[in-house]
Amino acid sequence: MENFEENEQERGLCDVEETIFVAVGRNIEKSKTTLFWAVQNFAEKKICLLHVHKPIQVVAAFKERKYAVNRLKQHADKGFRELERERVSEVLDQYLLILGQAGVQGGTILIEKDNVENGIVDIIARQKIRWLVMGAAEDKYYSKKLVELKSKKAIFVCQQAPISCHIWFCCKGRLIYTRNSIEDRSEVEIADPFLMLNSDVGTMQSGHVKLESLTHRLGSPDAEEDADELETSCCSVQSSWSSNSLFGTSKSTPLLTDELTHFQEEKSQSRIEQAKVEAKNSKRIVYEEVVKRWKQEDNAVEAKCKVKAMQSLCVKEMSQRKELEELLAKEKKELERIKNQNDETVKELHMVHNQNSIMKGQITESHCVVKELEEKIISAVELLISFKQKRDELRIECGNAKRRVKELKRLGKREAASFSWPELLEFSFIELNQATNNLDPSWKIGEGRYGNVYRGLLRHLHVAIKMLPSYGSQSLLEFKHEVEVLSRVRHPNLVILIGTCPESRSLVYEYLRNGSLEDCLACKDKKTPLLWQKRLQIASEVCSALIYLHSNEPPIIHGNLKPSKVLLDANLVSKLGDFGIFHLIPQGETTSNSTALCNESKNNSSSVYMDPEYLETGKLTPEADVYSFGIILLRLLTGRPVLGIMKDVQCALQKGNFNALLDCSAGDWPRAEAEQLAHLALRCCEKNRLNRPDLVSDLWSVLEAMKASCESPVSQSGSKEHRRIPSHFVCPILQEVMKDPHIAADGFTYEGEAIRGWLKSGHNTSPMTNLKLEHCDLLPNYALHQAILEWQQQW
Ligand SMILES: Nc1ncnc2c1ncn2[C@@H]1O[C@H](COP(=O)(O)OP(=O)(O)OP(=O)(O)O)[C@@H](O)[C@H]1O
Repeated sequence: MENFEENEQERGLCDVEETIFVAVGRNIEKSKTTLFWAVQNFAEKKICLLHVHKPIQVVAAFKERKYAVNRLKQHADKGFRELERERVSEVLDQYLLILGQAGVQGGTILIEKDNVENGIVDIIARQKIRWLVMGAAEDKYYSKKLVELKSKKAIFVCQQAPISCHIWFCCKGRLIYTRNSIEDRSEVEIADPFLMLNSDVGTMQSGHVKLESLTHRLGSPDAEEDADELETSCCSVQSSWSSNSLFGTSKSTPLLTDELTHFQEEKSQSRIEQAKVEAKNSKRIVYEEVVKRWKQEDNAVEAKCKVKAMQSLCVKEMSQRKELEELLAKEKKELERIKNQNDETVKELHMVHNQNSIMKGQITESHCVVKELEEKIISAVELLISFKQKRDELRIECGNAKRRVKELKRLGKREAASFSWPELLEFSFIELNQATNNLDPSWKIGEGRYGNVYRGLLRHLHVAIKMLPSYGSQSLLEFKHEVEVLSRVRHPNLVILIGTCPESRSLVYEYLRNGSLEDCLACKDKKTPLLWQKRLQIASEVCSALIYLHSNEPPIIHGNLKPSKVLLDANLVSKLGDFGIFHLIPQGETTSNSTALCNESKNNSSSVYMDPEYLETGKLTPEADVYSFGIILLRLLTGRPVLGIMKDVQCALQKGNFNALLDCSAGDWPRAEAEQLAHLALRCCEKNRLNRPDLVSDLWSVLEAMKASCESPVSQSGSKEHRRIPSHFVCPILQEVMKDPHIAADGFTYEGEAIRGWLKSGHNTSPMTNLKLEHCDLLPNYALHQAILEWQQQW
């Protein structure tokens, strides 16, 4: 705390004796009522405002702090303490203004002290203050009903202040308590402004008392009444004072004139006093007016404050309203946005719902499809299983067949070692000329690319002589060797090579009187159409011949398979001719046999039977024969010309009207088998050779099975062995399998013993045709004998 001396300020304070001190606080509203009381009661005196400034308090009050902070912001250059002092100074200025308005001369004493009550007590002592007015109650007790001191400061000052000081404690403009001064009583009474009014008169005591009691009531609702009473009291004091004077004057009148003068003086004095009293009354009325005005002003200020507060409230409300409106607008926008969003969501939901129902439908459909597919898969699996079983069976069968073939080969080799092959007959060109009536054109039965074919009678045998071109680089030895090799290729369904004429490079074959399959299918020379059973048999026989050829080491590939190469004997047993002919055909120096054939075939109708892959690459494979065999099958089934046959069958099968395509001249085809065969034939004709069926497992077995299932009930009733006996193995005379087959002049093969017996018994006609035999020579049919032997070994 700073030095009290240093902080003490005095403004307008001159004569302490004549001055009423009023202790005022910072609460103007509260201290103002105390000030009013002092002004009302001591208007003629000087009034000095006493304020003890406790700096910390300034900051403690919220409003003050706010004020101080604002001020600090405005005057950042000033210190806080300085600002506080300014504030206190402002407060005191306001009090001085009040005093000025009341016409009272005023001054101020401002001290700074931490303890207000101590400050007051100190200043009383230091300034020798005689008259002090101060508040009696703290803020919380501040009311009109207060009857005792309710302020620590007031109590402290009351107790501690120098006793020479007379103190009035007020609350709300009312005197609550008076602490009279004790010491130097007379002095006090002289100094007391109330007592001064009647200092010399005994009655003044009662008047003083009355005044004192009146002053207690100033500021109360009955103040006006009290004021009148006060005036009356004053008058009575004056009149008593006047009567005393007068009374005193009448007692001492040695000089009347002097007395009169004295009296007049006294009278004028009395008038002056009366005027003073009147002036005082007027002043009081003025004070009252001023007080009223103050009150009104206070009310006005209060109202103004209220209006301001209302205005600020209004502004605040307006801004709040504006904020609320803005908020509402925002909320509206937000609501709108949410609504839109909601609408979109509803739309999307609707879409999703629709999609969901569509999906559900699709799922149901999918379920149906899945179910169908499952059923199909199941049936496909079943089919696959059955196919696999069949395949396994066929594999087993194939394995067995291969084993049998191997066994047969082994046996064949063994037998071949023990069996002396009949020497291939060699004919001279003269013999051939004689046999063909000097190559009589009428004896020519065919004209192929590799030479003409003549029918001939050679050594009492009906033969077919193929005159190969004699040019080329092939030596005679090579030719003989190739022919030798070919002569050993024997199979019941292969045309037998009887002999050769190396001279003319001619091949002598057994003659097959029923011509070629091509002629039969074309019903050449009014040939009877082949029945479907016969056609199945031919297909099976050709297939068997091909299997045999391909099983040779190296495989013999026919390479020019077509119906004209399938010849039919007297029993309509089919035999494949021209096999292995490649090796005998003279070629160019550089071109391979197969390539030559391929090039030639490209330009004629034979190419239809040719494997396209072979035609393209010139590479001959066993599958090329399979392709050709497929076309032959199609021809057997339909009897149609070869051109476009594949496409026609495919279309018919796709449309499901294959029956219409079947060759009806072949009789009543078993439809299912025929269709199955057609599918098989088309598979043979697959462009990719790898997709073509196997001759043994896919074709021969199926054909055999078909043949078996289609055989007549009569034949079915026979024994297994009987059913399986190839017809051409059976001797037409004995009706049993031949053991020593011999070809007679009629071209039929008979059991040697049986035909010899027939001839010996004087017959010179054919047992089959009943025509006269041209001769009685017999030729052993080694090929058939070999085939019978092989067949017998199989069973
Ligand atoms: N051993 C035979 N017995 C009876 N006729 C035969 C015999 N060999 C061939 N022929 C007949 O001779 C015809 C001609 O046969 P060849 O093999 O020479 O010619 P292609 O088959 O018609 O045509 P290419 O050989 O030029 O392809 C055959 O269609 C057939 O009628």
